[in-house]
Amino acid sequence: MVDVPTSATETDTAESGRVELEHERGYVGVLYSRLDALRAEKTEQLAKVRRTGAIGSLQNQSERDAYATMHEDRLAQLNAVEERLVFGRLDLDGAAVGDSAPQSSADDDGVGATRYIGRIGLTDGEQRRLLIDWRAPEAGAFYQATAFERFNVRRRRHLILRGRNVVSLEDDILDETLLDEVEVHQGEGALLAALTQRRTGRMGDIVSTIQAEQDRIIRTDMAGVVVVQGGPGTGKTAVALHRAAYLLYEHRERLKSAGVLLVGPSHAFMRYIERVLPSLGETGVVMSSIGELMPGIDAGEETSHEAARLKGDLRMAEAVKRAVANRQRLLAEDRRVVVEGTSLTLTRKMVKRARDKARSTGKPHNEARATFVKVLVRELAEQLEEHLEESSGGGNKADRAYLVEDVRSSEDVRIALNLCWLPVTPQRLVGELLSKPEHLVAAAPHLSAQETLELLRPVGAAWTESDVPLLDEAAELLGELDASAGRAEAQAAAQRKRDMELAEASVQSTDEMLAEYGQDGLVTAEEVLDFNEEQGPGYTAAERAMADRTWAYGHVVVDEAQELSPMQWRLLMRRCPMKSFTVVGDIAQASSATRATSWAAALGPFVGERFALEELTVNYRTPTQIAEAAARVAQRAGLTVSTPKAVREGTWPPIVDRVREGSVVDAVRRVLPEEVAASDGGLTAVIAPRHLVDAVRAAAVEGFGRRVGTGSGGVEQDIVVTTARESKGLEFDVVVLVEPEALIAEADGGLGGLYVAMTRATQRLRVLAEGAIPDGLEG
Ligand SMILES: Nc1ncnc2c1ncn2[C@@H]1O[C@H](COP(=O)(O)OP(=O)(O)OP(=O)(O)O)[C@@H](O)[C@H]1O
Repeated sequence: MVDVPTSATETDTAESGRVELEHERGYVGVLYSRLDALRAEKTEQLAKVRRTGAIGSLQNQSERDAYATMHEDRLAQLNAVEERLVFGRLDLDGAAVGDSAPQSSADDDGVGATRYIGRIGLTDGEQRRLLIDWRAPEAGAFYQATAFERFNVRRRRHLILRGRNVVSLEDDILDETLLDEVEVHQGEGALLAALTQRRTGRMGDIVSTIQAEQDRIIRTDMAGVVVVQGGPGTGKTAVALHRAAYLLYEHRERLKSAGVLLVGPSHAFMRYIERVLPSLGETGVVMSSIGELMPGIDAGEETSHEAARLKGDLRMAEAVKRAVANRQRLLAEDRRVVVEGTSLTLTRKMVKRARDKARSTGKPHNEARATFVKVLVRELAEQLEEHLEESSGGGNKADRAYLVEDVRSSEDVRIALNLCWLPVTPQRLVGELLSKPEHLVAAAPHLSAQETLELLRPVGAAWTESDVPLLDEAAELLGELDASAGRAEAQAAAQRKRDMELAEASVQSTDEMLAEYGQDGLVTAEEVLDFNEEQGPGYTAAERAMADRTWAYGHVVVDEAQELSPMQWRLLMRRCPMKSFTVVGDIAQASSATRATSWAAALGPFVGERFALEELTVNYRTPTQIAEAAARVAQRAGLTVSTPKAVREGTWPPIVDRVREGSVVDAVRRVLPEEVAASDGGLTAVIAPRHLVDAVRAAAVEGFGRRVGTGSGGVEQDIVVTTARESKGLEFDVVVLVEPEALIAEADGGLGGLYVAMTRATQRLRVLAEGAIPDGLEG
């Protein structure tokens, strides 16, 4: 259907509308043809490279795979931008705006140019720019230009596509003299159209409707820490994701090797956002929930508020340090060890000397152990030598190397040295710290007896999110378990040098061969090597970064950052020594035990005052009626939240049902069909306190069976039963909120959880309460 104006008052513009629409369809057709041609080209190149393996011209299979990966990546990017490839057009000063002939934006000074803005940049065979990447500087005006500050823009046009077809146009005339020259084409507004779409359970990109205040933040310089504070639904997550894509475009070379890490609050949230960056043509970002930041550990929620608070305290870093130092023990008394039938004495003094020497290397525990062992083995070998010389009357000179070997292989010596300085894994150290009272008391004297009890847990208990920074701290202080790791590193460096020489030699022959096949672009030896290395173990750079705890990222994006504990911040700071961060969150939504009370308090210990604070002020998600109710509840409870500016008014005020005590689950059963119907094919969430979630889910399943989802897989379903915590960052057309009083209670009286739950709704909010109704909810 062609969405051109057809009402009586707009009839005059209808014809011109059709002409314009046809013109844009023509141009968009050209762009898709170019996209198809590029895809075909890449597919062909990929096939050729794969075939070369069989021909055998390439040096080895990994090289062939490296080229294949390059082409696959580009092909994946070209495939990812199919939907809404182009979405905007700018007519700049001097442009023949009324002209309906397709134009490209060939002239770089922008004067008289028409620019088409889209997901990627495209050029034609003569390198003329057909489409400008939304992240390019020339595209900035599309998002920033206003009638007051035009940036040479006369007209901004949104092209609304369905599939490959342009179905309507939206014009913003910024140069009012243009009003005399052209017809203005307007529908309900591109932004409003985007906002009123049914939710799908997956976040989409907002690339065609980024607002000026969002765009400014997205394009902020990469250096340093940028904090984006904003109320619910102000687009913080959207901005964070688009900023990651922008930085990857702007600093491609630097970030290609170092990578970008994106951290979110939960599995469910990561699944919710996981498609946004690929849709922007970016696949290399490492995405991790806060519980997955330690490779090999998938930590769950910390349900004890007190334990979370204590483990999040920076003093725990000191406790872990002490726990490691406590693993470097002195002897209670001198100890006899037998080597090859000779009795030697390991004295307390010797152990102390060796420990001092090992500690002075500054190496982590497991690596410094080598020094500890070496010093003592040498001293024991000297003792052994003296004994042997004495017993032989000084006649025989023993070979020192043999003696050292004798000492090293003695069972007695091994036991004695291990007693003093045992290699240990982070899991073991932290596990014992949290399950053995004597370990905890010795390492954390700052804890009261009551606090010590709060922290203690059974041996082998599952890891929680607040354990992760402790494990990371321990890993940092313990180092590699394998004492030969240093040697391995040196060997790897030497190997890389050899590989590099090989790659250089092979690039030449490869180039020649590729030229034969008409391949584009030069490839450096380094590129080949990088790709080979990626290919080696069959992992991408992102996967390698994810598996490597010590990986130093080029940039880190942290979402829902208000929840992080100081220990979690400490871990994240370690992941990016350059301290290049985008931190987004809302202090008022904080609900964890370790929540921040201000950004200065959260970041101060790590960057002092060196962070830039930006604010987002418009709520794009929640309609006014619901947003105001949520803000009222928060304000009456003493939280500082600004009155939201919501983009949409909304159809329904929040509905509050008081129900008989003990009947709230029945109430869910009763109202759910009505609410699902109201969602009109969209998403419905039932957000319940933790202790009621199972019962509520069972009630929902009775009525809706397999349509009901839960946990991180829940976002696939159209009815989701979840906790306030799991709903963080998500959104649904309809929200049924169960027992608000209990949501407050489970957050230790904090209002953040309730505030989060109320602001997840894009259309309708229904509250079911058998207990007290929070002040402000009903007006
Ligand atoms: N410029 C925009 N154009 C279209 N949609 C937008 C825009 N900005 C935000 N949105 C939409 O508004 C909704 C809320 O955005 P987002 O989840 O990023 O907000 P948030 O500030 O992170 O929210 P919260 O803190 O409550 O989780 C999303 O559906 C997002 O796609």
